Amino acid sequence: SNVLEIAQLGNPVLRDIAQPIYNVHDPAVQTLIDDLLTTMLEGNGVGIAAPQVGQSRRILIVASRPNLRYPNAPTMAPIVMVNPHLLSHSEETTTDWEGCLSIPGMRGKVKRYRAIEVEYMTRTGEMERREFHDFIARIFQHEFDHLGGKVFLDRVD
Ligand SMILES: O=C(O)C[C@@H](Cc1ccccc1)[C@H](O)SCc1ccccc1
Ligand SMILES: [Zn+2]
Repeated sequence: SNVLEIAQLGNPVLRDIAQPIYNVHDPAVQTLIDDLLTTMLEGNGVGIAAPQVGQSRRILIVASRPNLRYPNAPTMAPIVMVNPHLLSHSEETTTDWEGCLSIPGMRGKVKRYRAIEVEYMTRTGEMERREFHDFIARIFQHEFDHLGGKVFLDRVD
């Protein structure tokens, strides 16, 4: 799989509403998922969304691991989410720093829901419904924003 070029802020693709995937088994979709994983890992990200590689489609990856800013972050196997939905969220929010592969060199404090419930299709076509909290919930909300043409700077107070 390939390391793809990451669209930088100013690229209109980052402002589009991403389109749903209608056939997750399409070889082009499977290749895109492999390339997203490779590109995220090469960029030392904890997540990535398809619009960031110029593909305005509803695919995101969440891949928390401990890092300088979040030393207590859980280490998890990357979760590939196709056509994700946010089903519910806590009232409670937390505010913390975020960065973005599309906005290198910038960090900002963003308020996110503390806990969320999401539903998505896996890369093998099964539907999953899961709850996340804290840093993993933050990463999902950051990536889910990318599918709606938003970046974290839009949410810095
Ligand atoms: O650009 C992206 O979408 C990936 C971001 C994801 C992120 C979400 C929430 C909070 C921080 C980052 C990249 O991982 S930016 C690189 C990074 C990695 C760990 C912590 C902070 C920034
Ligand atoms: Zn981002």
